[in-house]
Amino acid sequence: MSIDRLQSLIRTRRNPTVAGLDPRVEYIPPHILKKHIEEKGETLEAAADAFFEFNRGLIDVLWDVVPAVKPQLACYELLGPPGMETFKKTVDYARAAGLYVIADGKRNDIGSTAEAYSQAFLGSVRVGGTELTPFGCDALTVNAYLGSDGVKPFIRTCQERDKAIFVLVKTSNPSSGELQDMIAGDRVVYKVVGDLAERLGKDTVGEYGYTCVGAVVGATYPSDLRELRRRLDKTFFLVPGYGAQGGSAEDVRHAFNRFGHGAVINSSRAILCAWQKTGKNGKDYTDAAREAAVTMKNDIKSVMTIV
Ligand SMILES: O=c1ccn([C@@H]2O[C@H](COP(=O)(O)O)[C@@H](O)[C@H]2O)c(=O)[nH]1
Repeated sequence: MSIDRLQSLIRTRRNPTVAGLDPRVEYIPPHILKKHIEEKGETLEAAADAFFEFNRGLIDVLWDVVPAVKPQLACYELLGPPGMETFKKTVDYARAAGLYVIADGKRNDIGSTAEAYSQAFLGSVRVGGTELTPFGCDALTVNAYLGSDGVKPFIRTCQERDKAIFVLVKTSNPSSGELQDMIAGDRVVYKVVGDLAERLGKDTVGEYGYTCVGAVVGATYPSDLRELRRRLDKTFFLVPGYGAQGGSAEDVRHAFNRFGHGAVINSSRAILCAWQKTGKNGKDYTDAAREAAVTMKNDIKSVMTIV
């Protein structure tokens, strides 16, 4: 089962963290950007090639530290078709390095369109007699706001293809409470969505006790994270908001169960942009990223134990 694979990788690496691959032009070390601009001019293609070289360097130094990477689709869509080509190459390169790949796309729509999204990122499409895999990610983030008929197509693909989804439950952004903290009947909206995620996944429990329907819960709301952990014992958490958004190890400690299972903590900019703090010219970006990822691992492990 997909989440079992993620949890096993976390145990092997002794590290419950995921490195976000959210490249932006301003995060790329100058020597990499310059090289690709010289080859292809000031174009989207040059930026996309620079993104891939940047990601490849990161994956080469992170694959034995972190169990997973989380490419943020917005960063690749920003560059149009060459950006999506880089997204695909990044997914393939990371998976070939043994990493679990979570595509952060926050997709959803009415059922038939949700099915197309699930085929695109997690499944396949038949063209004539040939079954083709567009992106082949291990997991995808999903917005459940359309209700269960928009989530079920993803779950079907998860079951058929051994994949997972992470439904947005309580997001890390400052205004997440405007809608997610509203009272709906006798529950807060984010708990309604959390309960929905756990209910929709109930027939897919794996070896570690988690379903294929995970939840995104922000590190920036530690008391909500703690409550949700107690409430949703079969739901695996993807926790963004550590690092650049201010979340700390202390804030995320309650994302885990007593065995140190059940969650993976994301950090993107604090790893990708670590080189900008070394005072050097970016030629050391892989060393800086690896050091930041190891520091994060040690920080999180200082507040929990993985059995
Ligand atoms: O609630 C959410 C859901 C998703 N994200 C995404 O996670 C990373 C966080 O990046 P940092 O640089 O570590 O802040 C980014 O891709 C967000 O889109 C989130 O932050 N909060």
